[in-house]
Formats: sequence, C-alpha cells, structure tokens
Amino acid sequence: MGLRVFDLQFVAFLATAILSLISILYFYILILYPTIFTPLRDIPTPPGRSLLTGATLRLPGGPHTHDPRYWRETIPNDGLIRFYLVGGRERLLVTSAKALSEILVTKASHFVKPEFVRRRLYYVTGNGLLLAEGEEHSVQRKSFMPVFSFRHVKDLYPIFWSKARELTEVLADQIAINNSKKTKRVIEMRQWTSRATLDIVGLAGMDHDFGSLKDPHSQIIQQYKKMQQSPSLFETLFGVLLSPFAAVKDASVVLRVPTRRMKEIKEASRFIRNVCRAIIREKQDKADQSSSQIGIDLISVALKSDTFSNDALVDQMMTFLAAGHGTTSVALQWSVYALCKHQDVQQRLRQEICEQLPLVTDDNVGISASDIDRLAYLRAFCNEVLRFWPPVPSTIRESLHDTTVAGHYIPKGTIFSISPAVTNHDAELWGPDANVFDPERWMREGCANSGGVKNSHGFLTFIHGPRSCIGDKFARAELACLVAAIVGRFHFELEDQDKVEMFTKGGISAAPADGIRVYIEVVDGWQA
Ligand code: HEM
Repeated sequence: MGLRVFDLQFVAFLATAILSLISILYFYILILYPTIFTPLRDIPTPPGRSLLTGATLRLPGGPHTHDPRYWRETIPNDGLIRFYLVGGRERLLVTSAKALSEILVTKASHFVKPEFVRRRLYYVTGNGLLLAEGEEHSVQRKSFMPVFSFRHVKDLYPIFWSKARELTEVLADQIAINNSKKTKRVIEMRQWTSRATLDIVGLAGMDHDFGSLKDPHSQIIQQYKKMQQSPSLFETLFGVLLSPFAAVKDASVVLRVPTRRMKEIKEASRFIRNVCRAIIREKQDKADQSSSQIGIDLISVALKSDTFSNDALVDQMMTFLAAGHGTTSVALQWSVYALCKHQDVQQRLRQEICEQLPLVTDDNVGISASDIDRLAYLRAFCNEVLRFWPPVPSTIRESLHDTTVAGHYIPKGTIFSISPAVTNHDAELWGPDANVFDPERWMREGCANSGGVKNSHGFLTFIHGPRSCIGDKFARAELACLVAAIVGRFHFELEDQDKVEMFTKGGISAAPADGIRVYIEVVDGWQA
C-alpha cells in the first residue's frame, strides 16, 4: 500500500517535471528567443503579435496591420522587415531591390527552398526542376533551357491558339446550353481556365491531349482538385501545436500523419505519376518505330537528349504540369476580372484583336508568334495583369549558412519571404500609381518591356536569377493567346458588378476566391 502511494507520488512528480519542462521550452521558443535572444532582433518588426497566430503573412487586400504591403509602406526599413509566424517563428520579408538581388542573383547559391516546402510540394510537383538544388538543379536547368527559349516557344503558338479556340467553343456551348434563346449566361471561369491550361501544358509540354476541356469528368482534373484540398481543423490545430518546434526542427511531421486528406493527396499523386509514365512509354515506342516521330514538345526534346531516366522524366512532367497549369489558370481568371472591372480596357483590347487577328472561329487559319506579339495593347494588358495579381504572390528561401543580406548578419536557417505581391506594388519602384491597374504604363515610350519600373527586380512575378521561372515565355505567350481568343469572341461582365474579388486563403497560387463569376455573351464583329 505504502509503495503504491510512493509510486503515485513519483508519477505525479514526473508528470509535473515534464509539464514544467515543456512549459519552459514553449516559453523560451515563443517568447524569450524571438524577442530577446534572436540575432535578428535589430531588424525592423511590425508592432503587435499574437502568441498563437503571430502576424502571419497575408495576401494584400488593403491596409491592414498584418498586410505585408502595409508594412512595406509604413515601417522604415533598409531592405528587410522581420515578422512572426504562428508559434513565434521569425521570418524576414525582403523589401528592397538590392536585398532581392542578393538573395536571388548575386548570392543565390547561399539560399535554398526550405525542407518543409520541398516535402509539402513533393507530392504535387515530383522531384523535378522546381525542387532540385545545387549541382543537380544546374544540370536539369541546363538541359531544359533550350526548350523554354523563345526560339522554341514561338513554335508552340499554334498549339496555344488551337486550345484557346477550343476554350471559346466550349464557352459558347455553355451559353447555348439548356436554353437556346439565351444570349448570355453566368459562368464560373475557374473550371474552364483550369481545364484549358492543363490541356495546353499537356499538348505543348508532352504532346498529349488530356481532353479535359471537352470532358467534364476528366480524371486528371479531379485528381488535381484532390491535391488542392485545404487542411482539416485537426491538421491545422496539430500544426499550430507543433509550430514552436518548427524553429528547431521543421514540423513537416504533420505531412506524415495519415489523415484522409494526406491519403487522397498521395493517391492523386500516384494517379498522375502513372499517367505520366504511360505517356513516356508511348513516346518511347513511337521513337523506336521512327526517330521522326519525336515531337517538339518539352518531354520529347528531353527524351532526345538522353539525360534523364524514365523516373526522372516523370518528375519533370509532374513539375511542368503543376507549375504550368494552376499559375496560368489563375492569371487568366484575373485577366477576366480586370476586363470586367475596366470595361474601357475590354473594348479597346477587343478592337485591337478584331482588327488584327483572323476569326477565332476559323479553324483553317493558323496563328504565328508574330501575329500575337505585334499586338501592343494585348501585351500591355497581360503584363499589367501579371504585375497587379502575381499568381505566385510569395515564395520562400532559407539561408544555407551564415551570411549577410542588406548589411545585416543572417544566421544559417533564416527564412525569407520573397513577395511579388509586395514588390510589384512598391511605390518607390513603380511610382505613386503603383496600386492602380493601368495597362497604359506599358504603352509609354520605351516602357513596353519594363512598364517604367525603376529597377528590373520591381517586376517579380517570375522572380529573377538562376531559380526564376523557366516557363515565363511559355506562360506569357499562352496567356496572350487565351486572352486574345476570349476577348475577341465574348463580352464579359461580373455577375455582381460591385464585388471586389478576394484572394483564396490556401494554396500556392493567389487565385480569386469565387473563381470569377461572369455574364458572358458572344460579341458581334468577330465571329463566323
Ligand atoms: C503566369 C504563369 C506563371 C507564373 C506566375 C510562374 C511563376 C513562377 C515562380 C515565381 C517561380 C519561382 C518559384 C520559386 O523558386 O520559389 C517559378 C518557377 C518555375 N516555373 Fe513558373 N510560373 C508560371 C508558369 C509556368 C509554366 C507555364 C511553366 C512550364 C510549362 C513553369 C515552370 C516552372 C518551373 C519548372 C519552375 C522552377 C524553375 C527552377 O527552379 O529552375 N511555370 N514559376
């Protein structure tokens, strides 16, 4: 009996000691380290933070104490602003062109994508160009540079145009559906932009038509939807609980918890990998029969180079599908939003397109790169959409070892936020009208390629340096073809004219929250 009391006392003592230790550890990680001991304490920091939620980086949506654009404008800084994430973790927002240039270009090899980002993206992108680091990345990048050069991308315009035509056909069918007397109808753009851009990456990237524009039940689109699920309440709470330890060790353990969402993400990833594998086999069979059967798409060119194993090629295909599909889809959604909010721009763009391009309904007439690229206002409009609503609003980097940025000492393991959404609206770089949507800035003399920005780092949509978007020319050409085709054929108006579109909260891309619901109507003048 006496022994049992002693046992209980010992267990109670042990439990109290463990709880006290955990509390001290949390206190140190949450309060003491980030406020007193951190070597980053001299970097300007926005006032006020919640212990639980930190000052999590939000997407810009107007002045707000947690809005990084607001910090950029109100907190005096010399290139870096420190803020806290959930659990007291520190992060540095990079605000000056000089600091961006150091991290992205001059000292690019000192900075990598953090391990927890690589783990999170792995299922979606595979281990291709986006996630490779160091020498492996250099070799992969060198192999793919030629196929993403303008010399090659210009040959892909007819593919972009043919899918843009198909998009206009399915949209016209949607107007006619159920009620042939109706001339306009409300459509949610997201599903159509997503299907169009997936089909385009499929055709131009791997000579394979997923046919998702025509097939509403397309398996591959369903699988991508599964991958974009937001974390459940349990996963979020679990992440918050572990987050203080992320400062010590990354908390990607959350990804290893076998929740239903993680199971579905892994299944979807397996499904898409198998589709990629089958496409490669088909290509190899064709190539075995005749070398002239090899196409001009990205993967055929990689196959010809003999640099990649089949598994490595699957990773690259996953990368191109993921990196090239959602981003351009989001850019097209914002384009439609801009057209609705600025009807004068829509009219002027339609006039240029209708005057200078052949009918989109005419399937006998092809389009070349020069047909599209000579349309100055189309180019200005697309550039402004990409500036104003960068589809990747923020990316992150981690310092590989102790270094300096903007004159500040930066210890190994420091995490930086590189934010196109902040930099693309920086009044110091773009002038006082930085927060105004104005394609005209790209039409001024000598500004066609720069929009008049004072430093090239000011346009950060595709970032810069050795890790910049390799698909930027592909994306710009694709977006221009899609915008030209839909503006030439349809008139767009928001379902709710006064609606100010919000960004989605989750995901990598900054997509419009409601997928852009518009009235769409076939216009006179540019139809067969
Ligand atoms: C409007 C459309 C697009 C935007 C805004 C965009 C933006 C970006 C950004 C910001 C990065 C850098 C990410 C980081 O390092 O953290 C990136 C990388 C990348 N993008 Fe894009 N992208 C777009 C379209 C495309 C397309 C169409 C493709 C391919 C078909 C593509 C393929 C890639 C690849 C492979 C990388 C990794 C490059 C490397 O690390 O060497 N992107 N993109």
